[in-house]
Amino acid sequence: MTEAYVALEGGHVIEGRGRAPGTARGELVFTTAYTGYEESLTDPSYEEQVLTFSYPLIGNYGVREERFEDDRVHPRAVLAKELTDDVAAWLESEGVPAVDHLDTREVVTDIRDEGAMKCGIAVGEDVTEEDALEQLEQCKAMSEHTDIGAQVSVDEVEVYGADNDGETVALVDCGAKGSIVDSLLARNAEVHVLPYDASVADVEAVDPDVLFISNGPGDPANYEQAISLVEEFVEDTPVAGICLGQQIVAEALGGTTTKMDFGHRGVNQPVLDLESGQVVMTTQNHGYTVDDPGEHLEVTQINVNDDTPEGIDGIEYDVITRQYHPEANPGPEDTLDFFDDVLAMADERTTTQAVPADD
Ligand SMILES: NC(=O)CC[C@H](N)C(=O)O
Repeated sequence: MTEAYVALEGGHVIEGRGRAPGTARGELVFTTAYTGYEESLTDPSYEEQVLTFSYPLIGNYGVREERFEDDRVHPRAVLAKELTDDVAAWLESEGVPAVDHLDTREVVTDIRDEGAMKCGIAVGEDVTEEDALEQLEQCKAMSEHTDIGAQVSVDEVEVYGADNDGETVALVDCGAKGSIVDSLLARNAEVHVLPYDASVADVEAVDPDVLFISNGPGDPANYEQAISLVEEFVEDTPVAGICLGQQIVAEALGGTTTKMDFGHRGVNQPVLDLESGQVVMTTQNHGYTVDDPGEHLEVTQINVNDDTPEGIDGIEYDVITRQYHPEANPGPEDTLDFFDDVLAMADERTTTQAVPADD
């Protein structure tokens, strides 16, 4: 019988059924998403985290590569009430420990009461509680992963849609989900995916119509280079951002970010557009949030549950960012028009600049 132990910050150890062997540690978080486990498990934003699914059965429609957001699983370990054999085999083949048959209500309640916390996992024939506690001991706080972008970004520039005749996008890859690139390509954009630590010269070489900062794992304050790119380009180039991208843009323009207690992770987070009064359903995965947007940005959309900023626009600059995931993989497709808005913003700037000044 395979042993499986989950040690929570504070030393409480929970026992479960081992579904994929190994030891791991990370920040323990939960998602309430009831579908989209293939997308969630391959979302680079889960790097250095241990993902608990609150939905009780995970894997009931198989595992298909076409649903993946990246070429590997990113959470360090996975917890669920019941994992199907398909998902367990996939996680085992990826070397990602998995535990089920534990009371995920207890785990989620602990996270809601105490906040996202460190944890250690040990799964295998001969593992003990001590092995899980040892992992917990070695677990770092998320903000201490100071170069986490290096773990998830491309190493070199990658160009997609070179034959497209739409806008040119410089996408700074801090751990971008594949469907963000796909959403831009579907709108005829030429997408240059740049490393998370791209230089000003790297961006200038692309001469983009829009500088787009992706989603990604960890603390936004640790993405100093991406922050400085936004500072450098915002006066002359439209800027867009998703999730971590919104946080980086706020940090760059005089705003501040803060860590939430347990974040938003799920596929039914209601977001209110302050201008239209319309509420849309969104998919989310974040643990930090913009605290104060600063004097150059205004909050245009808020989360209905806790009023946190979900959409932020520039006041004097061409900037649009979203805290949720408009690419909607997984999740409801209420928000796909964000990509149309970003490319229209870029197009407007290009068109305006192309017209000679009327003097
Ligand atoms: N999905 C994301 O981009 C996450 C952003 C950031 N790492 C957070 O947890 O808030």
